[in-house]
Amino acid sequence: MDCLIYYTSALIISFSLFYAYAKYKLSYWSRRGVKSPPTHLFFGNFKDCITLKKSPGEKMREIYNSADPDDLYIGFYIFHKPLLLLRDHDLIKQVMIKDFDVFPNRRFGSGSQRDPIGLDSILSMHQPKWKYVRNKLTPVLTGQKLKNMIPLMIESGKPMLNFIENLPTNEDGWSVYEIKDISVRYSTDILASLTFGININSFDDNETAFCKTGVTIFRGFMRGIVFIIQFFLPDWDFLVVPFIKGPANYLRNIFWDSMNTRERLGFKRGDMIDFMLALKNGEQNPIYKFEGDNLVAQPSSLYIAGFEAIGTAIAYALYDLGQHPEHQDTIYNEIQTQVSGKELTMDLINGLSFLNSVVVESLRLHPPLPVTDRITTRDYELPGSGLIIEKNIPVYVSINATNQDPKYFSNPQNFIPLRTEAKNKKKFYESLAFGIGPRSCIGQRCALLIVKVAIIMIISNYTISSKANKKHDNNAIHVFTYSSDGLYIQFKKRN
Ligand code: HEM
Repeated sequence: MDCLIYYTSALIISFSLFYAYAKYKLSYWSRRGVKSPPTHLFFGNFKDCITLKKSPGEKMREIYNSADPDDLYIGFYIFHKPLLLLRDHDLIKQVMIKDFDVFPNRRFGSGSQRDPIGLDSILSMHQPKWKYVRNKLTPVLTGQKLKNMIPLMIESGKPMLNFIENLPTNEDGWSVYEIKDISVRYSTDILASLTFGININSFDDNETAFCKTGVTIFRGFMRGIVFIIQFFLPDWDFLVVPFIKGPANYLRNIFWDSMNTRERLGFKRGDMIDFMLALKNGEQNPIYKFEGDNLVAQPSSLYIAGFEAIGTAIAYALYDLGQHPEHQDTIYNEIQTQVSGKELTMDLINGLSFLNSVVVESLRLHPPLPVTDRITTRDYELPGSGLIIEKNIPVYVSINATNQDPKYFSNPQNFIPLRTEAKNKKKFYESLAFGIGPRSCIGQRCALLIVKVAIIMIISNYTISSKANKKHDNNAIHVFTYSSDGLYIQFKKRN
């Protein structure tokens, strides 16, 4: 009996202490006069993500939309950790551009060095290491290097067209396929060549080891959990190391094969392997040495950051065009008058202004990476609000919610390539899908080219139309934007 009383009392005291602790922790924002949505005592605002009912991108959108229209920010919690979501263009610019020195780091991976390939890459590095590495890597994705990649994009587009050509057709000449499956194979081939210097054809054999490794990085239950931890619970990233090891070993082997062959035979291919070889053999700075796994981490991170995002962007842009035959016709005519019969160059591609508007508008509606974040390096007063963001409090931007906010866009859910929003606003939202400021996407220009080349190649050869869903994927463990119904497209060869 005594024992029962003892245990019951202990339980009641423990629960009361936990309750008081949780309540106090979850009042962090209200104590500072910041609104936050109703919270769960244990999960905070992330219960639906932890229980895999909603993707983090959707949850963030929901939190954004739960605020009053003119709120500049809203607080929220992951478990008991307080985080701030910005809801205002000027504040986003302030944090990500003007006060970048206070917010140079991303929360993703938390700058961890537990697994250099998976976690200690440019994506997660902190200052000052990040700036050094970013400056070293930027030239590989800009200028002449980018121009030289166009033939590679076209070469990788040929098996894609061939694949579509060989799909079974109905009596009216239409074939149907899930477009993201196609676009990810295309982006995998290009990025494998660019980052690891290997030629693969994911269309010939869907099970090529490289394609499969890419897929295992992003798809499946465990992978979803790994990404959610890396993005939203980085302090727990020790849990994910065992799951990163397989793909990391594979990428490590591919990388060193390429590097050793290149070094032995002494040829150049104009890709990242040439670049990493030069960095390896060049003068080393103690801030970050290009040696061992540090070398492998960089092409791996560009590949990981790039192929799923590009595949998603192409798939949605084609899906949007499939729903809007009038815009498809305009693009087709633009391509016919400005590009047809000519060798594709960067200038020609950049001259296709309607194509650009279509890609920008599609990225506004379906940004492949729906959120990004920064953490403060010191206490910081958010201008105009008096709110102090304490050191290490993460600040998030919901890219999808911001770019569909009716405060900024008329008919925000509609696909309107020629939007008439004010010029300065336009510039902001045009790039938000890639993040903004010094830490925005390093691959933006390269990605836009790859996406445009794919659209040019497909629309020049096929009339497309979007098709209602065939499958339903209830799996909400995607960090990247995804369609639970798949993105099915019908293709018909143009005469
Ligand atoms: C349509 C395709 C793509 C989209 C929408 C996209 C989007 C993004 C976004 C939103 C960020 C975070 C930016 C921020 O925090 O401000 C980012 C970062 C990054 N992206 Fe991309 N990305 C794309 C393609 C690529 C490609 C092709 C590469 C590489 C070849 C790449 C490499 C990176 C890297 C390395 C970072 C981290 C940059 C840093 O921390 O300095 N991305 N991307």
